[in-house]
Amino acid sequence: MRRKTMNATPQYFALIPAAGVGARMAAGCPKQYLPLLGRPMLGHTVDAFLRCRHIAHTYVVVSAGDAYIDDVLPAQTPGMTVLRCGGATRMESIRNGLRLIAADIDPQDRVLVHDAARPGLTPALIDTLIDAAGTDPAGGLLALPVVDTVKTTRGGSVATTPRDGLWLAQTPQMFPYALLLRALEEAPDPAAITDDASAVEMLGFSPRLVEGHPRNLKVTLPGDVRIAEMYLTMDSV
Ligand SMILES: Nc1ccn([C@@H]2O[C@H](COP(=O)(O)OP(=O)(O)OP(=O)(O)O)[C@@H](O)[C@H]2O)c(=O)n1
Ligand SMILES: C[C@](O)(CO)[C@H](O)COP(=O)(O)O
Repeated sequence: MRRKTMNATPQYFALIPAAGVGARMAAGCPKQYLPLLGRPMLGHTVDAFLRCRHIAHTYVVVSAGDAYIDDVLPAQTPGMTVLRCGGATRMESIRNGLRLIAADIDPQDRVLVHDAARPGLTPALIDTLIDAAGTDPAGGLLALPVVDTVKTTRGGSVATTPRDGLWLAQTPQMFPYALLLRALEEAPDPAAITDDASAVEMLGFSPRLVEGHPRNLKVTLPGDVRIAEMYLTMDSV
């Protein structure tokens, strides 16, 4: 692992939660290990960070009993460390990972949390996020402006919500290490939090939204696998 230094400018670290079971995918293995173009999804995801010049080190959080990771990401892979500290929820996995790397990272270094299930990320998209929000004390995240008309069904009847100002949050979501850890430690109802930015927003911060790309979709349902493969065959953005 990297030695801690006291740098005036932040360094950038990736933390990839990969301890989910993929219940909605309902495949024979956790979805992060499904083959995409013949390579496990997690391999594609980690590769984007290993190829990005901004990233000092990449941490991958898996569950303690993960039986696949050693074949997919050899322990001696330069620039990467596997942490076997996954929790019951995405937020717990991230918080456990942040706690484990405390000795290797300065409070103002930035952590880019990225779903293992978003294999379409590219080094160029990581650069875009860091260039736009890399020194913002509130952090930032990739997101897509909503382009469809938005309907809600809460309360039993269908209604339409104005789409202006609505965004779909992607990952990476990037924050100063100390701020993100505090946000996850202090979140009043961690089970209700679906992304890291919302925990930071609860502390009164306003993370910057940086336009992402559809290729950075979250592979969630069986039909997403072919879409992800299609993007992986296309030129990088
Ligand atoms: N306890 C958990 C749950 C999720 N994740 C990770 O968080 C990311 C986003 O979660 P999601 O897409 O919901 O993955 P799963 O939880 O595996 O899927 P599902 O909700 O369908 O079970 C994934 O990379 C997943 O591996 C995690 O590290 N620890
Ligand atoms: C973090 C996230 O990918 C942003 O869109 C999303 O909220 C994760 O949701 P999931 O239900 O854990 O897949």
